[in-house]
Amino acid sequence: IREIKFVPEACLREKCAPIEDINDEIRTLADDMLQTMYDAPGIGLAASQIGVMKRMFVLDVAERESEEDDSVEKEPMVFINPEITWSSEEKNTYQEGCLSIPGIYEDVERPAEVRVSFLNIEGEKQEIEAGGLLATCIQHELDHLNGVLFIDYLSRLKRDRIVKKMIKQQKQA
Ligand SMILES: O=C(O)C[C@@H](Cc1ccccc1)[C@H](O)SCc1ccccc1
Ligand SMILES: [Zn+2]
Repeated sequence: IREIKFVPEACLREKCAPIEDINDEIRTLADDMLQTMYDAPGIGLAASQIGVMKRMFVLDVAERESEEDDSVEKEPMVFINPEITWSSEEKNTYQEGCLSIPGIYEDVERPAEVRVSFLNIEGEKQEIEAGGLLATCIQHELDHLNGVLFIDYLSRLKRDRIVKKMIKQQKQA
């Protein structure tokens, strides 16, 4: 399990670098990220959230009854060097949260459907079309790889209040 970085840590605002070679280090990183995500718990996690500035995120939006019995399939997905190649005009609004901005939940509007191309952990080129929560999560995680956070879609007043609150929380920690 890796340590999740919180706002206002600088790494959350940096752009991540493409992954050149999918080696054992990357495979271990993907496993660590999935473990960290499930432990949080969350449905997505980007490498920059644990301070690793590489273009990779993991997600698992599968609905599971309970954490105990893993009978209901976990559907972990690893996205390496992801790119959105198309997004719908139609929008979706979802109350988003972020593991790096604990306790804050705000409505964010995003394209309802996206087509994303990426490499999977085996290094194979993939292209999938997503809607619903999967589309929201992919866009939320890809933003992380570009140093963009969901609070950037809120008013400046709201964003500044949230950042001030996070700084206060960090001081108390
Ligand atoms: O910080 C992250 O990237 C994990 C995010 C991913 C996410 C946020 C909003 C909408 C979709 C995905 C979440 O904190 S994971 C926690 C969570 C769980 C279920 C629904 C929404 C958020
Ligand atoms: Zn996030």
